[in-house]
Amino acid sequence: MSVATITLNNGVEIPQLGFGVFQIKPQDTVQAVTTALETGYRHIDTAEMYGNEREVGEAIRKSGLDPAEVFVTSKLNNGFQTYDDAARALDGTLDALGVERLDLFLIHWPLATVRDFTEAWKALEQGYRDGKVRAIGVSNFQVHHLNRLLAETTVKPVVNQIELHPYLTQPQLRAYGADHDIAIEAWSPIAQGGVLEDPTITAIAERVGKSPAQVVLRWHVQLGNIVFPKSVTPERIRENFEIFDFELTDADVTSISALNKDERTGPDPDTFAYVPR
Ligand SMILES: NC(=O)C1=CN([C@@H]2O[C@H](COP(=O)(O)OP(=O)(O)OC[C@H]3O[C@@H](n4cnc5c(N)ncnc54)[C@H](OP(=O)(O)O)[C@@H]3O)[C@@H](O)[C@H]2O)C=CC1
Ligand SMILES: O=C1CO[C@H](CO)[C@@H](O)[C@@H]1O
Repeated sequence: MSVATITLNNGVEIPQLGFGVFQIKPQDTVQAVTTALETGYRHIDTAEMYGNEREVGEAIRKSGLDPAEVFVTSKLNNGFQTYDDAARALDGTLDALGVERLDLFLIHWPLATVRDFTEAWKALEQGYRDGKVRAIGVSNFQVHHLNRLLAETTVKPVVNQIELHPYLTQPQLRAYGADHDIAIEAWSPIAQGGVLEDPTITAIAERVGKSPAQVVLRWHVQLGNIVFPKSVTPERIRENFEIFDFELTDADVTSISALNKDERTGPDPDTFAYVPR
């Protein structure tokens, strides 16, 4: 099955479907990532915060694949928002993954009430200019954070990675992304399982002969979102990959989008201020 790619605003290509490793214990990560790579995933989403960058790198090396074939994203943890700390954190991520160059590095949270994300961004810009990272982006940024970043810094983020699923469809941030050529990555794309029993979704799944998770992931793909569902269950890892052999109708897409209730499963970016030190 061939996974579509999205061309980011600096010309770098990213597979639209990847594999997320949040909440996969370090000791389980090599196995899960190995299963994902064997299934055909070529995009892994990790973060310093997840504590498993080292094992992601190990799984890629063990796979026998050319590492250049696997797109890897990591993220700047919340304690490292000064310029110097952010520069060191990027080096730390490269070291943990065992690579000289990372595909995509994101500011994990804006933390605008406690830190200045423009300082961290300038360190990411320098890492980009130095060739340590092929693309830089942000995560959990609201429109006002993006406006400030675009006004006060030089390199435009290639993505904004935000919580997005049928109960939180984020129309404003998606429109902003479309207007500014900032691709949207959807985290918790199946709301950690919370949307899979929705009757609208189960009815479509039954009609098209796919699982509710496949229908929701396909909805993301048809909207143009980049997704990386997490699973430690081999059958689900494979199931989540089988989404490029069917299509939803426009009416299906519209009815899933209409399920929006602005309901978050994770923290609110405007109030989240957790810094671990
Ligand atoms: N930037 C940010 O702030 C954030 C980024 N992320 C990123 O997004 C990724 C995905 O989000 P995540 O929060 O993990 O949640 P997901 O929406 O991907 O859901 C994962 C949960 O759903 C279950 N699951 C997976 N596939 C299926 C399926 N086919 N049928 C039924 N259940 C299924 C998994 O169970 P099991 O593993 O037991 O199979 C797990 O409990 C993360 O791994 C991370 O990379 C996530 C949160 C925040
Ligand atoms: O990436 C992440 C995983 O989920 C956590 C809780 O929702 C977030 O805090 C974090 O940003």
